[in-house]
Amino acid sequence: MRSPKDFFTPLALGAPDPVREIPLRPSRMIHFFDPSNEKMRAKAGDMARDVDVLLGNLEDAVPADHKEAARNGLVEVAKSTDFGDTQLWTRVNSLDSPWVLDDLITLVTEVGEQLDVIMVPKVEGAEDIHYVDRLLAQLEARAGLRSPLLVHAILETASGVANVEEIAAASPRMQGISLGPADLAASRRMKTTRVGGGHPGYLVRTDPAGEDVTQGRTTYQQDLWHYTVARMVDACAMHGILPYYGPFGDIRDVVGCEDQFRNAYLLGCVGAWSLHPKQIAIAKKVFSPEPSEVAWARKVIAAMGDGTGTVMIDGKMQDDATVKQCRVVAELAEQLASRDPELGQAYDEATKEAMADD
Ligand SMILES: CC(C)(COP(=O)(O)OP(=O)(O)OC[C@H]1O[C@@H](n2cnc3c(N)ncnc32)[C@H](O)[C@@H]1OP(=O)(O)O)[C@@H](O)C(=O)NCCC(=O)NCCSC(=O)C[C@](C)(O)C(=O)O
Ligand SMILES: [Mg+2]
Repeated sequence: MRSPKDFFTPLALGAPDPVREIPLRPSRMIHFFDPSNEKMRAKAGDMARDVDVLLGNLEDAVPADHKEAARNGLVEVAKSTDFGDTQLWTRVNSLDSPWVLDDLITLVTEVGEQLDVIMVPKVEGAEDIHYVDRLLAQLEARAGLRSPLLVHAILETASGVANVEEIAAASPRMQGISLGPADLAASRRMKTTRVGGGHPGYLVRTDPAGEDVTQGRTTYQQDLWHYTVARMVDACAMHGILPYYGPFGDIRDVVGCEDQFRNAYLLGCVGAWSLHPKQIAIAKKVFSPEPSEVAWARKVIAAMGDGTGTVMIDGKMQDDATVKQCRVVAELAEQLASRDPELGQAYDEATKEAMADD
């Protein structure tokens, strides 16, 4: 383990200085596309205007005989597309695959300046991040990059979940962590056969009302991912990095997707993955606070003055802790408003109305 004292020294001579804080850039949806697909490459510029993060996927879902085309396609997209303030990320192949070394060498060397974050799949523990950390520093030094690439881990092995705190703390490059429910289910030998979301068999049932245990008992479906998401959120918050839900594979079920994303939003996640254009609007809606919530948060902050003591607003007690929660919502709203002026206007109008009601 490196001493915290030299955590901010580059891991290779000539590599850029590590960041001291993870930038809080909007990333409500990480939109996946396959850069080996020519049609997808052609619409990269349009997709970039619609999303906070566009991600060129090189790993699972890209067939083995398209791996090289996907890598080269991403280089082409990165060089030829104007991304504005949309982030460009990639998901490289897993560290035990025959492709990852060329993925990293090619991408950092060819388009290191255009890339913001490298997503690393199937991370088992801090050792995987340490490996990528040093390799990136060497490649950055050789390519003469001015700012360091950030790293995002996917939580998709039982070992990764058991080690999630040390993964979050493994490098100043760590930007965030996403839930990878499909591989994680397989790794844990869960008996599901889907990508994220609930399962009708995972439920609790009310007690029997009488002798007949088969009658009159309501069941409630439970969230299979609650434990993992909550643990991931705590690990990320503890280390100043950002948690994300990950993918929801039932593209048709836009309602279930919205529910699952919202659970993650309420628990502390900042975004989710979109696998299909349909899911972009869902993530945008869910991970942007409602104008009424923003108005309420601003009202509480204004009423709380220096943030200490108590006040009553609409019959509800506000104190030092509620104002902190309101600041989380208000700060997120400011951040999103600077990227999305229409949303900013909706927040300001709702605030004006809420203040005028007093
Ligand atoms: C699901 C699929 C096959 C349905 O693709 P489709 O063509 O059958 O869908 P469609 O509804 O017919 O498509 C309508 C239009 O949308 C386009 N389209 C469709 N998708 C996209 C997209 N992503 N971005 C941009 N455009 C897209 C598509 O090309 C078409 O355009 P057109 O009308 O002009 O012909 C397709 O959406 C897709 O390939 N999505 C990405 C899948 C992917 O990246 N999977 C890997 C991430 S999840 C994962 O890895 C798990 C994890 C974390 O590792 C773990 O839990 O373990
Ligand atoms: Mg996976």
